[in-house]
Amino acid sequence: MENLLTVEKLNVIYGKGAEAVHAVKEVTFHIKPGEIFGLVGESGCGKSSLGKAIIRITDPTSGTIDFKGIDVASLKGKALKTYRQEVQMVFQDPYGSLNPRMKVGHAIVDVLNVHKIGANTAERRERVTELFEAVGLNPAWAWRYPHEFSGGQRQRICIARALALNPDLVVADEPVSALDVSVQAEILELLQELREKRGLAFLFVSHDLAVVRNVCDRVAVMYDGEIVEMGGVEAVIDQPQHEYTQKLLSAVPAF
Ligand SMILES: Nc1ncnc2c1ncn2[C@@H]1O[C@H](COP(=O)(O)OP(=O)(O)OP(=O)(O)O)[C@@H](O)[C@H]1O
Repeated sequence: MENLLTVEKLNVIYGKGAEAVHAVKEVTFHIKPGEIFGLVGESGCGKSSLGKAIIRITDPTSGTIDFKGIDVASLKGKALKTYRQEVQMVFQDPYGSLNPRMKVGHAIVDVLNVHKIGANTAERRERVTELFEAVGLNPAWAWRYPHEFSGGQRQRICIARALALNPDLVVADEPVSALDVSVQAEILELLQELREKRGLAFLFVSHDLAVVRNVCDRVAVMYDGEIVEMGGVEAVIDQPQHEYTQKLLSAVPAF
């Protein structure tokens, strides 16, 4: 099967000269269609910078990002807009990701409006209903405000919004770390269900090895901007080869 995303020798450097921060160093990996690919490492190791470069919120300094044969680094204008439909992001904080003054369904209708999806308001509202059902929420709740939902429900809403444009890849940056453990499990199940039903692939960014072991197919371990180890989750987590992975694992009581 061809890769959905291929990242080669990617570098992200913020600033210049003595002040420069080399956040991502020569990173190479790929994601297959429908794969849940984990990216783990401590705070500050460059995980978010890599995720943001892939969705082009941050510009890579050098290296290549190939998405379905498209050279992502060089995209501009309309082509960049189209790419941003196919690759979406879900963030850690479902509270901060929703406008408190906007009914949640309207937030999704807005996305559909911007991308000119659906012929009219009725069709867009119908799409909101479908998306709510897809993430396990009662569609009647779509016309409520964010404060009326729990943390887990808000994260489901953010996932529904990310699905609105039918992406092939979702970059999920610590999507469950702000949630209670029991709610985390429900959201992880939802991500797996979306992968099975829609063939959606995820770059799943997390500092939590237990969560990664649970949900990912393969994982890359990042340390100081570099990928130091990569492979199937069982192999990497059960038999870590790199000293840093061993150190990360020894800090988790469950392993
Ligand atoms: N916009 C920026 N300008 C300058 N430096 C930045 C910027 N964003 C991140 N950095 C730096 O780049 C390095 C990597 O940060 P990044 O946020 O990618 O790591 P992370 O592993 O995602 O950490 P966290 O989990 O805390 O978000 C850090 O040293 C950080 O301070």
